[in-house]
Amino acid sequence: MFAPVYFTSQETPRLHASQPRSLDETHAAVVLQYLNEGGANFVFRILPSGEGDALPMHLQGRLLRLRKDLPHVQSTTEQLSAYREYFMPLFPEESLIRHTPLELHSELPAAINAALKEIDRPSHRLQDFLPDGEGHGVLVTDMTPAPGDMLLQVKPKWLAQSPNAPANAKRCRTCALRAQRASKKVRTATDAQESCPLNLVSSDESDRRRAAQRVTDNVRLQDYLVGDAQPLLRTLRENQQKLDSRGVLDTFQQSDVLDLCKAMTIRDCTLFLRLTGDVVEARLADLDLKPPEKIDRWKKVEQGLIEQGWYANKEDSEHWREDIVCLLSRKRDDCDIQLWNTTTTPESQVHSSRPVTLASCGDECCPMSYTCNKGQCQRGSLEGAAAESNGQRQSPTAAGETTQQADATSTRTTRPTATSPPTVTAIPRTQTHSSEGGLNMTTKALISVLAALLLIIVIAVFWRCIRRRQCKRVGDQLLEHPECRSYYAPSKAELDGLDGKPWTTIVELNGRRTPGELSAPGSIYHGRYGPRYPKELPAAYFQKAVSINSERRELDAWSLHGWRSQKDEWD
Ligand SMILES: O=P(O)(O)O[C@@H]1[C@@H](OP(=O)(O)O)[C@H](OP(=O)(O)O)[C@H](O)[C@H](OP(=O)(O)O)[C@H]1OP(=O)(O)O
Ligand SMILES: Nc1ncnc2c1ncn2[C@@H]1O[C@H](COP(=O)(O)OP(=O)(O)OP(=O)(O)O)[C@@H](O)[C@H]1O
Repeated sequence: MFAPVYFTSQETPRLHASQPRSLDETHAAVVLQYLNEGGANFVFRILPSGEGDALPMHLQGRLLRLRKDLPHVQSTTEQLSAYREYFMPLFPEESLIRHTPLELHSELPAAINAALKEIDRPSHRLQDFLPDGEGHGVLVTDMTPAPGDMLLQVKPKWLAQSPNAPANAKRCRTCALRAQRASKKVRTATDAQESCPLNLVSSDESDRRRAAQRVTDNVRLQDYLVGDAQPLLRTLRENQQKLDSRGVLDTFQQSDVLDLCKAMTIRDCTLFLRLTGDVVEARLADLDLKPPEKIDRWKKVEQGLIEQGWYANKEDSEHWREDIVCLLSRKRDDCDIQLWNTTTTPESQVHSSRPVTLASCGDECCPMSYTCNKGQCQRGSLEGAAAESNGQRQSPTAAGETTQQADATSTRTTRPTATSPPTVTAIPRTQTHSSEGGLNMTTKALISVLAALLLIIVIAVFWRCIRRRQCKRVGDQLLEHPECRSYYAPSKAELDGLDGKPWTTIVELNGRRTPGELSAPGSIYHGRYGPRYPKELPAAYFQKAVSINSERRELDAWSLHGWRSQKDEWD
């Protein structure tokens, strides 16, 4: 699409659809070329109209960004003032895409809409157009690459864990959502990178390198992400945390909603990295304030991730996959002693001259000088453990030195990644930690036993219910199982001869006689076998005969056969 337009800048910069008639308006003819579009905006290149023509200064190095006519998209002036008020103060000017307002002549939106109908656009966006009455647009820094340049667009996403995520999370918010979407066979452009944002800002350079390698093959851009981009990325992370410290599920106050929207905006912004020669230019884009109407959706997403186990990597077995991308799966953040630093984490008692990674044991982190052995945190060296058990306690400083030694040993044999031992000047919560670990195991065992008992009870009750239902299902012609606490007396046909006179029946159970009364022909005699008879009587014990008014009747073939076959089924 090439739409000819006219630019004037007498009072305010303005674009016109046709040549301005006013004589005091000096104008430049330019052409708008469709570049791209997203869910909320169109982006156009601004080119000189004739070969060799120069662009007005005002338009040089700029693109035109125009908002779409969609309910969730704010007006351009609202967007712009939110950008200036909320986001510009958070980041250095050179790290942001510049935004300059521009007026649109009233005829321009319709002219651009007409031109949009003539070009190839993403099929799912074909119904998107400019609002007819839109009077404003924005000139933004043009980050498109010149020939030989390279442009990388990255969404840093959630650089810190969601405040609502469970403590035992093995996935960060971005990794959890990616896993959930994958289970539904959905994969966004961000998902396709398979990168964990926590890696991108990890204190461990190898984590950052890993993240950068997933985002680009270009080594210079990788180096930039690992190094020079860090201050900007960390500022992003700090603001994400500061603006949303509770999490969407605990945001109830109206006053917190705006901050949450700001946090969600900077969790979804784009980082443009343009490589020219060896120079990288990095700027944040897409800082359009998210509307509060999205809160319900964000809550739903968060609840889904928690309840369906995506954070904990305990999703349903059909979709379960061990996460190998997320930083939280590979090593737990709380094993990073930097987080135990007393300056950043005042409740910590650990003092270390350099960051080290503590050993992790299952879901737990081991304290300093402990290593993981068969699922238990244990003192790093046998000597240390022996000294402990012999009661040879040491002074804090000496213990610190022992700890240092032990840690150095464990570094060689187990997981911790420090290449040289840290200097430790105080002891972490070691013994308490270890006994906590033991208690956990006992508690776990106890819970398992209780769960097994409960399961047995449930199965027994369930089995009994099935039995009872079977009893009910026994046809009229059959004797019922003793467990049903009733059995069937002789059929109506058998008793017809008694002409409604009261009868007394004697039920013979393997020779023992049990008296009972029947009130009407064919009714069920609810006799109890009593404790003398075991519940599961052998077939021989079952009803053999009924004596009615002293007249003994052997059970006939149908009832005996019916009983037996039913018994076989139960057995
Ligand atoms: O929900 P998320 O974290 O996946 O983020 C959405 C983005 O998905 P992504 O993870 O980048 O692939 C999503 O990006 P895509 O459209 O998938 O490129 C949008 O940016 C969406 O925001 P909005 O609805 O357009 O305002 C983003 O929605 P919110 O930022 O409002 O949650
Ligand atoms: N300043 C820029 N320099 C170079 N390209 C840009 C610039 N701004 C936008 N683009 C291109 O235009 C596309 C759409 O722009 P933008 O991200 O602003 O749209 P959006 O509708 O706000 O996106 P979203 O769907 O994320 O809401 C971008 O993905 C990018 O390719």
